[in-house]
Amino acid sequence: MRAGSPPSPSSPSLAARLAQREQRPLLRVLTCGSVDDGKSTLIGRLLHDAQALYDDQLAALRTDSARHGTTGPDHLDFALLVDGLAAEREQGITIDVAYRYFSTPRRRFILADTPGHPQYTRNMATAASTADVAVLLVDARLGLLAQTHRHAVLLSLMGLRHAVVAVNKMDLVGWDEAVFRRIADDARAFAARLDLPDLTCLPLSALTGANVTRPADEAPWHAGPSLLDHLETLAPLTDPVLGPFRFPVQGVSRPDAGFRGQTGLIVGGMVSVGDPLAVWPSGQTSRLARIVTADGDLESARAGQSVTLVLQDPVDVARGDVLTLARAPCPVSDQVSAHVVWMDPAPLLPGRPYLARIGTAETGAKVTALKHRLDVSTLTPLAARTLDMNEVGVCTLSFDRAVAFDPYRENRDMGGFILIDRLSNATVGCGMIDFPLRRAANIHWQPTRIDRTARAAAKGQKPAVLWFTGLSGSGKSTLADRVEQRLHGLGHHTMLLDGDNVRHGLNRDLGFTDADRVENIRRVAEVARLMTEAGLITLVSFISPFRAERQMARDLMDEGLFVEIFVDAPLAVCEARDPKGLYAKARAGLIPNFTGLGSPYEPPEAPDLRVATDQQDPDVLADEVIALLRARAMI
Ligand SMILES: Nc1ncnc2c1ncn2[C@@H]1O[C@H](COP(=O)(O)OS(=O)(=O)O)[C@@H](OP(=O)(O)O)[C@H]1O
Ligand SMILES: Nc1ncnc2c1ncn2[C@@H]1O[C@H](COP(=O)(O)OP(=O)(O)O)[C@@H](O)[C@H]1O
Repeated sequence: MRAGSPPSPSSPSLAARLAQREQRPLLRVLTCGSVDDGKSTLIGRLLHDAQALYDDQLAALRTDSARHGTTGPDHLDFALLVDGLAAEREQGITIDVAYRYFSTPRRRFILADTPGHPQYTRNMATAASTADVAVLLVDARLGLLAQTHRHAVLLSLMGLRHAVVAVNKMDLVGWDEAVFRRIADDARAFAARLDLPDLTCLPLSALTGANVTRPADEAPWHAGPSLLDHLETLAPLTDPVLGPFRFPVQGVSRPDAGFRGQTGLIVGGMVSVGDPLAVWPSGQTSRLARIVTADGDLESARAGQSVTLVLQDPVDVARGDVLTLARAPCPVSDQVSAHVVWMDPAPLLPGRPYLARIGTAETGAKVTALKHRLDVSTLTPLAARTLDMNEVGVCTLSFDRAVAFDPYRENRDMGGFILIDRLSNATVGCGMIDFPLRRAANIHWQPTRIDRTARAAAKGQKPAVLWFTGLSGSGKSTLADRVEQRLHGLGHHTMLLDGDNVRHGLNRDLGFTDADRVENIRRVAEVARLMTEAGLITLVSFISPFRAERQMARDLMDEGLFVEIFVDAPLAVCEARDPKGLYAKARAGLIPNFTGLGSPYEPPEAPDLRVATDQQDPDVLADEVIALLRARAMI
């Protein structure tokens, strides 16, 4: 874009100019820093000086600067241009990642503007995963802040190789060289502990434009380039085309019976027709027959191109698979060591099932061991049982099936992942795979001659899990006990697992934090599954307060085996019953995380059966459970 009205798109000179511009190398720049460091002003300044603004945008900016500006009558308030959203103006913070495009005669740029407010770390991590270089703004008057450290750590974790520390507002410290040197030394000392191979420190004033796009006469002591000069000449340290060929399959294209191709984006290396290829995780091999694009077939293709690949043989390929050259495979595993950046207000709980999206693959995933979290200012590993929002941890991640990937350091597209909450579908974390763990590969499921069906048949019954959930005092144990008595009376083989009892043995190491409750339910669900293998009708009576873990328990059992019974009574009724005096203790502050008071209970949304124990006698309710089992032909 240039100043002035855009020429008509049909003009040949525009087409020629656009084509020429497309040839220029592209640099993705991420800007980050603390609130008020001057990011928006810097971006506005770059866009303005690179003449990437339309006349009407400039005119609006002049009017806005006069009306709302904070920069005095002599300067345009570029922050107004960039923080274009009304809500942002009111809050004074930027709330999402905004991408802006401009070009100079030497290069094309995509600028990602990320918010500096601490709770928006997630946006920064997202933008950092695709950026080539980050510009970290520092206010010359304040120096490096905790937030600057956090951002630098995130940048290095996200695999950024180039960073610029832009010491802004130098005009407000009289362009004092000593101030700049001190901040630059601090930044270098901190970066030395990170994996940030290329760090450049530049003094500038986004407001006046000094050393942004023109040299700063105010700083004769600065011999280095201006920020734009530096960005225009930066030679990226990594080039995805040089890595091994990687093609995460997005979909299978089958327009007619005669054609079958795999569509996707090449995220590493090059490939040519005739190359021997392998499909992962299956390991099947074939040769590349054709590279199809909208503009016709190609002989070879490289990273960055979206293509359809046709294989010579009819091998099984599905979305989420990865194609590589047969001689340069990628790791395949169902367990990895990874860094996780947590982004959700609810903490990461080890053992809780999430969905992981790695490239184009999607699978269930759990953090099976949280090794430590990082103090992002000092990089010290700290003991941790959960991760809170914005915290970064190192963990073992276990997938429901083997997936193909690369360590993030080797290929960001192949080794980056996001974690999604299964119930809300929200992205709750993102992460970087560090390396595969192979332990699980050596453990195989041992088939046995006598299986669940045979064991159950010997008992003349079908196995089942009756899962009773509800508040403490709601009547779970009473009801489960009555149901078991009836089943026993009918000649069935049963087992009753009660929270209080299991916590005396198998789960005696667990307390009542969210993380411990998740582990408590994970273990009892596994035990219940083993009981069904034994052919038993298993009754589980645990508060099991979280939907996610009840869903996990259901998913663990075969279809039709799991019956969720919501033992419902209002909190006030449970509290009035208080058979163990625990509510009284909790009210007195002696049990801080008691369910229903200091700790949440998430009622089932669609239980198989809901029983209201404040309205019906336990015997009537037990008969209802038996009737349901009969109606489903489970007994
Ligand atoms: N903080 C806190 N919150 C809830 N419950 C507490 C707590 N501390 C002790 N107890 C007693 O432990 C019993 C619940 O254990 P569960 O294993 O069923 O709990 S959970 O499913 O892990 O939430 C529960 O038994 P029930 O009353 O039978 O539900 C209580 O007696
Ligand atoms: N359906 C019901 N109607 C009336 N009282 C009940 C009913 N079910 C249970 N109770 C009473 O509520 C109290 C708590 O029951 P309990 O089974 O121990 O609950 P939980 O196992 O959920 O903590 C006991 O005193 C029990 O007699």
